[in-house]
Amino acid sequence: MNAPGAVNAILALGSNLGASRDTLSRAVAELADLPGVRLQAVSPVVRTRPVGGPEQPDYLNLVVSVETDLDPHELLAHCQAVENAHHREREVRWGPRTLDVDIITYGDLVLDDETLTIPHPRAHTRAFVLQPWAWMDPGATLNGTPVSELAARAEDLPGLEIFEGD
Ligand SMILES: Nc1ncnc2c1ncn2[C@@H]1O[C@H](COP(=O)(O)OP(=O)(O)OP(=O)(O)O)[C@@H](O)[C@H]1O
Ligand SMILES: Nc1nc2c(c(=O)[nH]1)N=C(CO)CN2
Repeated sequence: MNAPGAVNAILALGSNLGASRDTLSRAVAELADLPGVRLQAVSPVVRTRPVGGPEQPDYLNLVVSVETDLDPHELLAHCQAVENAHHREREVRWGPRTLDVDIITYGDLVLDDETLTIPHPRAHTRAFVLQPWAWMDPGATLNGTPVSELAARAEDLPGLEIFEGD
């Protein structure tokens, strides 16, 4: 049960530059510390092949479930502040990054404006989001379809593996 007025959101984190495993751990802790955000669950960490963009290193990805009192734009601003604290630079579309934090869902909200599209418009095709999410919450659905089904269909599923450490 959510607190009154609170919403459950799914956030996806990725990193393929620097000390990615450590970056992800610290970013999860920073998200959990945000005012108006309560961490509910964290998925396994997966190592994934880069999807799109230039040739670049493999990613580590995970998803978290949070309960939040923030509105979606406040949540985005806080996620971007966490990215920036990890020296995120925006140079190349889908290029390598120290940290990416995307909002995948925000309750049942459907939103599309200049800065925010929810559900995330590419999440339903991305095993690097869907598979850790399905492992974290086997009953999860996205746009009415089980996340586990979407993950099984995603083109980037081959090559995804649970990250146990280097
Ligand atoms: N659901 C969302 N989560 C995060 N950012 C979003 C979302 N919808 C729209 N955006 C916008 O997308 C912009 C670019 O985000 P970002 O640089 O993280 O994209 P990307 O991670 O390279 O690509 P992708 O959007 O395919 O994951 C952000 O500045 C933000 O305003
Ligand atoms: N494997 C993987 N590929 C990506 C990722 C990511 O987090 N993992 N993020 C992207 C832009 O959000 C583009 N491509």
